[in-house]
Amino acid sequence: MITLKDPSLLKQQAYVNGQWIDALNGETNPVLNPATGEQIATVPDLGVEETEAAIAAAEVAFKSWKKKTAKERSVLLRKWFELIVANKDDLAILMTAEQGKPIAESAGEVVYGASFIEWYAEEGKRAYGDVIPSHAVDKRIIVTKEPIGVTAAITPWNFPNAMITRKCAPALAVGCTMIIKPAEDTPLSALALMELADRAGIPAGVISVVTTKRPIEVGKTLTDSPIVRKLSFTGSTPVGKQLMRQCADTVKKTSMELGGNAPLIIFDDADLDKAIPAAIASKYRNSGQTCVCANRLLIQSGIYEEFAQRYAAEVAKLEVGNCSEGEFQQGPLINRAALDKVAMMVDDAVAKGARVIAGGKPHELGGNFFEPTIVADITNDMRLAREEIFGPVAPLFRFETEEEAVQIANDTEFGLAAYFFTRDYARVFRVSEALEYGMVAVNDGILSTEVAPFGGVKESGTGREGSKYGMDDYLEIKYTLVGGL
Ligand SMILES: NC(=O)c1ccc[n+]([C@@H]2O[C@H](COP(=O)([O-])OP(=O)(O)OC[C@H]3O[C@@H](n4cnc5c(N)ncnc54)[C@H](O)[C@@H]3O)[C@@H](O)[C@H]2O)c1
Ligand SMILES: O=C[C@H](O)CS(=O)(=O)O
Repeated sequence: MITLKDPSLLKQQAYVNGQWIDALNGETNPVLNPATGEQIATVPDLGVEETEAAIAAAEVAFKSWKKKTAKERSVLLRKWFELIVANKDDLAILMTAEQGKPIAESAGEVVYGASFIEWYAEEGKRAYGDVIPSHAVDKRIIVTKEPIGVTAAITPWNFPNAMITRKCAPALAVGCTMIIKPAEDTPLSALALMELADRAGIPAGVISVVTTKRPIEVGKTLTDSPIVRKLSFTGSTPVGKQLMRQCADTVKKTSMELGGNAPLIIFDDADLDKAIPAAIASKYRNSGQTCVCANRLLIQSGIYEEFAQRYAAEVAKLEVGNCSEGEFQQGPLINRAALDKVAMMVDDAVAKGARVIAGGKPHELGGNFFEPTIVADITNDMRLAREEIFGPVAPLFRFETEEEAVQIANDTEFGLAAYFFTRDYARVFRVSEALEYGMVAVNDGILSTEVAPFGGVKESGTGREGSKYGMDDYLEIKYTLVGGL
């Protein structure tokens, strides 16, 4: 049972063309609390017909939405931002109930998600073009930036609020419209955002949320439609690749925020009093279920044992529990399959000679809970070295030299986030420039902010979200030549 100050924020219908609707087939999809397995809500199982209706509504709405001035759109986005912040507590309760993360993290995500709407409400007024010095005396060259048009977003369960606002805020700010398909596990946060968008006065059809337990079918409807001119996806790399293939037939623009395998490197000269709490935050945020979590901890040999001992002492303080019922630092994994995968990765490492120094198995609470874990003496043949863990497991690698650390760090198909700790400022520039990642944090464990470009290289994706760069993903460049002057 979810208790909200404003119970009307718990929506159990999809939001299409400004209307709350059920599925045409009357089917629904249960929404479960991952901490208890109990059903907390149901949402409609929309399919092709409803998705096509959402696309058609977005196409109609685009014609008038793009004609509003950036300032007029800004006023509505600002109102939406203010309503989200005003309802932060209820949105956090909803998020923890459907995703499991600690309430404080849910509240933090609501504020982080709202910050993209706040940022792009202003940035949308700065979609500047150019006037280029002409090549001919009787001609003028004007470059303008125009909204791409109808866009689609497919988003993951681990940040069910911010991964949506990080996409729809720049899209709406520049005049695009958007159809969102949230993750089946966590639709309630998306629907609550739509209720507040409606209250803010964002017109019907500008933004819709299609809930479904048929993501492939709905996804294909979005990727196959020639009306949809852009797809923004956040999720796993294999699904991202499939969606890029599907978008090729209509030459859609795509933004891909995909998987990660973040190295967190601690050199001998690092300040461990700062590096250890940062490494805890980076690894165990959302119970390790973030794309930018430290996925491999690379510790220089001179401090390896001291770090392992001090890190284990801090990990032992992490309390695990149902975050809807108490203040814990670690919640459940999203489902049983996720828990089984993490357990198998730890078992694989131990079978190949790794050493568990904290946790190492499913938590005594049962269900989807896993013990906060540290595994030492990791080698490159282990799954913990090669795969995105997406769980509360810290694999410790030992290295001798800076060159070896960079080589290990770059030895992956991923390139999203990387972290390193040193007090040598020549090394700061050497290592940051050598790391093949879209984002590098030095002497810090958290790098996500709306003012900076979030995104990866290699198989972690394309495009950026946040900052002025994130707006370019929703704009087309038009060149106009005025002749006969
Ligand atoms: N780079 C980032 O910013 C970022 C942020 C969050 C999560 N992620 C990544 O997402 C993954 C975890 O999230 P997840 O398990 O939800 O990922 P996922 O790829 O399984 O699912 C993501 C979304 O895609 C949908 N989906 C799945 N298969 C589809 C298909 N064939 N066609 C259309 N839609 C489909 C799902 O319903 C969900 O809405 C991790 O790899 C994580 O690194 C990346
Ligand atoms: O999981 C991926 C998210 O992008 C994490 S963050 O909230 O942006 O740090």
